[in-house]
Amino acid sequence: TPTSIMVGTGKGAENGILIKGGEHLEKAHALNAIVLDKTGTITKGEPSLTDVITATGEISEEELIRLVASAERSSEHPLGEAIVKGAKERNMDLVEPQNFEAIPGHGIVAAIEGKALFIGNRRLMSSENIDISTLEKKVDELEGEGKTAMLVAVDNKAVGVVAVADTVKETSAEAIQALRSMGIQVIMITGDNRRTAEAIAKQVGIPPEDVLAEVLPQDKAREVNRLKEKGQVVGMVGDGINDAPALATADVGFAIGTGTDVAMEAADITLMRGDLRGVAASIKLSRATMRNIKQNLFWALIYNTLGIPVAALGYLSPVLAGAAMAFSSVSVVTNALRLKRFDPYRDFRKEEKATFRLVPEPARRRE
Ligand SMILES: Nc1ncnc2c1ncn2[C@@H]1O[C@H](COP(=O)(O)OP(=O)(O)OP(=O)(O)O)[C@@H](O)[C@H]1O
Ligand SMILES: [Cu+]
Repeated sequence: TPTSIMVGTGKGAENGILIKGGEHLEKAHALNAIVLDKTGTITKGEPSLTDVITATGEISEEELIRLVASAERSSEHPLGEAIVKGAKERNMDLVEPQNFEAIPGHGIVAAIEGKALFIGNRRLMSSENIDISTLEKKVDELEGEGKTAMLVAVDNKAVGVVAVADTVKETSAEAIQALRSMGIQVIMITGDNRRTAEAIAKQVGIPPEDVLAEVLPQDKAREVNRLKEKGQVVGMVGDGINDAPALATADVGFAIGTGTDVAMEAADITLMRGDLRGVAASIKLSRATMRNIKQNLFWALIYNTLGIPVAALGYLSPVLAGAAMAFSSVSVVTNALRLKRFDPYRDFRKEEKATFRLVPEPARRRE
């Protein structure tokens, strides 16, 4: 019934849920697994530099920040931006790297003042055969706090660690709780290391077994596919360029409206409010729409099953038959219009009244 879909899609738009086509609204009711990107989706995606640790005697803290931030100047990664911002706040003079290369899912390599710099995760250090044993304990500790710790090596020697922290969105925990209570499995996916990922997951109520960590950017789509192959109907929620293939692979892709244009193009539904409650609201709207369609089918069936025998027995005058048919379509439309009163955010509003929080926040765009 196109009327119900039309009303449902309009209802979505009214609530900041932009649906690219009726079929996506239809499909969303069946979702039973939702994969959430960590950075920028569960968290705010505004990381800041929190810790600078030097291996004893190797280098001063100032020099470490200066070198690392100079290298990260060429990086477009949010982690790099956070480090540069942190250095600027400390009034450091940065230099231009002579050479720069980003290694997706690992970190960066740069040449600065004749020194070779490697900045990144354990995987990067081990692929370069750099011994990190003196710093490992510190890294574990930072990760346990939910921070992203990046190891720094100068000329193949580990000299320090810089850590960056991001905070979870205020609405993430309640949205994830709502999804779980709707019978949907909620999974976190991230390129970040397992310890950090689990610490963040814990803050929003996702158990460790539902955390997919250390997933390379190009492998996110494959993880979504793997769930689909297990028979799950999978939704993917993301904000970044590297989420785009996974968004396209999922049965329904949701883009965070404050994220990148690339993610929005790849997604089926864009959440203008920029938070995860929109995912639960979308699925509720989809379920209400499908219910509405079934009701319409039911009424159409009733009219027909009553009408046909009556007509066959010759009791149905043409006038009456016409009237019944008209009434049947009117009742379908009226029922579809009932959907107009549906509020996909109702349950969240209830809770908000209790906590005096204002809703909805207008979406803020990030470039
Ligand atoms: N510019 C960079 N500087 C230092 N380390 C980096 C940089 N880019 C990536 N890394 C390292 O590689 C890891 C994986 O990066 P990736 O971009 O795949 O995921 P992420 O941004 O950490 O998380 P998410 O997948 O949630 O967005 C990072 O956690 C970090 O340790
Ligand atoms: Cu992200």
